[in-house]
Amino acid sequence: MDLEDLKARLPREAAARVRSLKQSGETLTAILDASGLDAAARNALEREAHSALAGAPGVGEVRVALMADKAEQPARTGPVIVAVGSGKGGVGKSTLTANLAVALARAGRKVGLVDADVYGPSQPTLLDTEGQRPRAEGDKLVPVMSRFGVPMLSMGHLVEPGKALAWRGPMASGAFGQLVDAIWGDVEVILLDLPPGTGDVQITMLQKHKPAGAVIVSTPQDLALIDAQRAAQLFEQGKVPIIGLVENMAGYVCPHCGETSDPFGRGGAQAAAEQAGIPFLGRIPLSLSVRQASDAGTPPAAGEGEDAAPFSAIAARVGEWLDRRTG
Ligand SMILES: Nc1ncnc2c1ncn2[C@@H]1O[C@H](COP(=O)(O)OP(=O)(O)OP(=O)(O)O)[C@@H](O)[C@H]1O
Repeated sequence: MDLEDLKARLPREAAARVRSLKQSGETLTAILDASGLDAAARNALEREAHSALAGAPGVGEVRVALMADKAEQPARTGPVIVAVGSGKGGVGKSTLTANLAVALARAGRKVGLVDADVYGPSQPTLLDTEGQRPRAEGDKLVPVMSRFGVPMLSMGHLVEPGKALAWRGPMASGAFGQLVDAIWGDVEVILLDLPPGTGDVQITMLQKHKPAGAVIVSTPQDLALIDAQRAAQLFEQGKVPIIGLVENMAGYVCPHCGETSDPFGRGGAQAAAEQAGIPFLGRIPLSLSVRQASDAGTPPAAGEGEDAAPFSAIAARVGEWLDRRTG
């Protein structure tokens, strides 16, 4: 087997961290860059790499060595950040973030949410915390508690509703820092609703508060898929591992006859994800009740209806990813 084939056996995240792969006789030595990982994630990386390479044809012994950038900051303590991004607006990124947070909380995770969409914050509406104000303790904010068990912070909690924020980049990123560096208590994972798009604001946010992973949302339309690929590139450039892609607004289920139609095509996001080697996390149907419940501040993921199921399935996939990460 040549070295490229061996590398291809590695999980995507481990493959992206390969700095050297050498075979001498039957001994294969892999050096992986473990920068930014805490002890548990390093162990998991080493284990995964070892088991993926062991048993490959022609390989007797596998040695995995981890290296890290010496100048690196100590690994972040505090909550792990999972970013939710999209290449363009209106694909349902905020809806997914809110419902994913609720579904993760229902599954017993200690999850918080930061609405980084400082220009058009919608999370206070989605999670029914409009009008609430976070307290400050010292120079830090204390998140607002939503009635769905998800503590959260949004620019929408700090400014008058409906007032567009005409802030320039540096002010927006300063405000964003306040939302992330808040008093999160026992929260283990923060979902970060990024502003739509792949511009400077997103890049600054990713650099300042490096997420442990990212979820990309797309609709099945061709154009949205091209944008989703752009979002994937943004995360890859920032060395943020991609947890996977979610297809939103898939097949419309007619509320009258129950028949499913596919106004935007079907399966496009899944095919695009597979082509790009990105895990596919699931699809959320286009449904009037999803929109109505979201607008009313009652996230479908909090209910018992069929609208809740796709969100809890996707939350389970994200939960598995988080568990794998911490070993
Ligand atoms: N699966 C769905 N079925 C029906 N409507 C949906 C679905 N997902 C989202 N929507 C609706 O689409 C609109 C856009 O959703 P949302 O605000 O979540 O998108 P976004 O990508 O965060 O957009 P923005 O660019 O405003 O941040 C909202 O009215 C929302 O209720």
